[in-house]
Amino acid sequence: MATTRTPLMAGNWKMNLDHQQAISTVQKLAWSLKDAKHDYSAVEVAVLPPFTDLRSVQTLVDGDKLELVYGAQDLSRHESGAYTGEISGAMLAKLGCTYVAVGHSERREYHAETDDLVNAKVRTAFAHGLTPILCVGEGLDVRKAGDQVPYTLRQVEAALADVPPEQVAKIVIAYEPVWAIGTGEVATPEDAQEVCGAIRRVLGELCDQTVAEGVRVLYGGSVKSGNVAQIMAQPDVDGALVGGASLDPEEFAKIARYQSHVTA
Ligand SMILES: O=C(CO)COP(=O)(O)O
Repeated sequence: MATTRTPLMAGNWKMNLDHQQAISTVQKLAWSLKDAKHDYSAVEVAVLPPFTDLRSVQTLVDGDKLELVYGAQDLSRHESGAYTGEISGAMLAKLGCTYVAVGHSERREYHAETDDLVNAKVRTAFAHGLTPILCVGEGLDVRKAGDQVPYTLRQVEAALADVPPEQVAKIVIAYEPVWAIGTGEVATPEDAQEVCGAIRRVLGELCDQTVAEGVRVLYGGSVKSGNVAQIMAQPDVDGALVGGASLDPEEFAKIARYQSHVTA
């Protein structure tokens, strides 16, 4: 029986756009999608702005009854208290966040996030009703050694330790090979499929086939409107986590409407 997974296009703004720029970017994105009569139930569209933009985005989305959803780029593993500079899952839930990225390679690399911390953050996100977008993927050395599949699967297994199957069923996993992030060097559709397919297989082993078939696995790394359709044509790729190209609302709207490139 074929499982239908609603594709997700998520824009990770990283440390770009202040709250005023966030408002105009989300407005332009929503207008572009409205002009194109975008069906949000066919392709879900999300933005992950910096923390300081979230309240403005929430007000705009609520006020204009926009169908796009939003989330944060990180959260604290802690509930509350003396953790200067941290943002809790409860705070994000209160701001209406649907998603939170966890374990992005830039957090792993520049903020020394370990697999244990990523696992704790995944569990904290679920505890607050947020959907983690768990980011995994290998660096160039690992890719050159041909170890991308076992390396990435180890990250997935570590991040999902002690996460019950009913929560795993709701997670989104983004395969982002580090060598393809912000470099213009996009993985080939076959590269993306190899690892995304392996992630789905390991979900079947960790949980069961139904869970594995339902989880959305995204690809991320230099996705643009010109390459998204080929990547989305792969059977185990259910969307994209888009960095640079998501800062341009028209371009991101085109990415979300990748099917119109296929059928046009
Ligand atoms: O890191 C990414 C999304 O999380 C990918 O970034 P780019 O699309 O800029 O390569």
